[in-house]
Amino acid sequence: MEAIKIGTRKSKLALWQAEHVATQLNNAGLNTELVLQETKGDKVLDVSIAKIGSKGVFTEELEEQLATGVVDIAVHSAKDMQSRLPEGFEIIAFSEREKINDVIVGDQEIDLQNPNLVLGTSSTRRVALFRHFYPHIKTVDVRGNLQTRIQKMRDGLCDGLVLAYAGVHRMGYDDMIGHTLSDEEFIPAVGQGSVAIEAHSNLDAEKRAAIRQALNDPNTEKRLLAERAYLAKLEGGCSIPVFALAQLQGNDIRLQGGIVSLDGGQRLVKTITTPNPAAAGEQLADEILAAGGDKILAEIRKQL
Ligand SMILES: NCc1[nH]cc(CCC(=O)O)c1CC(=O)O
Repeated sequence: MEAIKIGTRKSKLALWQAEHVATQLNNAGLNTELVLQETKGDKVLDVSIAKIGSKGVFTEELEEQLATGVVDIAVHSAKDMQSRLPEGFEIIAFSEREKINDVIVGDQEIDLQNPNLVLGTSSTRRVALFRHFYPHIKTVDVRGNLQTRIQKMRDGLCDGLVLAYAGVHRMGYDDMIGHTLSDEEFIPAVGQGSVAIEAHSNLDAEKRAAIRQALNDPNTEKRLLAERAYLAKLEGGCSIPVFALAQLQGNDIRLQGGIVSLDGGQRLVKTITTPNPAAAGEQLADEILAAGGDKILAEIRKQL
């Protein structure tokens, strides 16, 4: 088979993920070639993602290359992918998921009870959860890649950075993890810790099957389908503070998730257990909306 052309953003994290995918394909006997592409989300660094408009800021340019056949697959952090893809696009594989937690990275150990603690994050979910659970902690907006953020922290902007363990680990900064946030309080963003492989329906069927065989982790896929079904029904992009985490229990999926208001005042969480991923996500969404999530969502859309 001819080489699989892999489309990726140019950031260090994106390149790590694309190379990780290439290695897995190579191990399965497939040849690969990386094709680097800049996206709107990479260029606009001075505006928070919530304000650029979350729809596909990191995916649009890559999707154009998929549609025109310049690349066969595009590699993304699953978390960055919209819950509903544009017509003709689909996720054909999810890589085995990493530890899902949010962590705090810094030059010293982080004590969440410290009344003067200032943490850097640009995620509305993380800000709202800190307001809810640790209202004494101040958060400041920080953007850019991990290296840039660490520099801003060292320049005095904040005492620590709140980040996904997965990204910190992939970039080799495990030594700087000063605290791991509990996944009961900080239920992660949908898809956190997994890499998604996107393709266009025009991809050759034989190639598609070989790629899926080499890359897809069926357990991760079940979990992410459940989480993404929840997100799709709430129509949240990455800028809306909803969260969900699915775990497998035998044949069942245990999906826990909810929503938090931007000021942290209200946090709703429900748990659904059922064997069907899509049903789990839809049922969770229905219950969250019925419990007052609809009002929280409407309020958030007004404020963003
Ligand atoms: N929002 C950006 C983003 N998208 C994926 C990751 C980390 C890797 C992952 O969760 O798979 C990050 C950084 C972060 O949230 O700290």
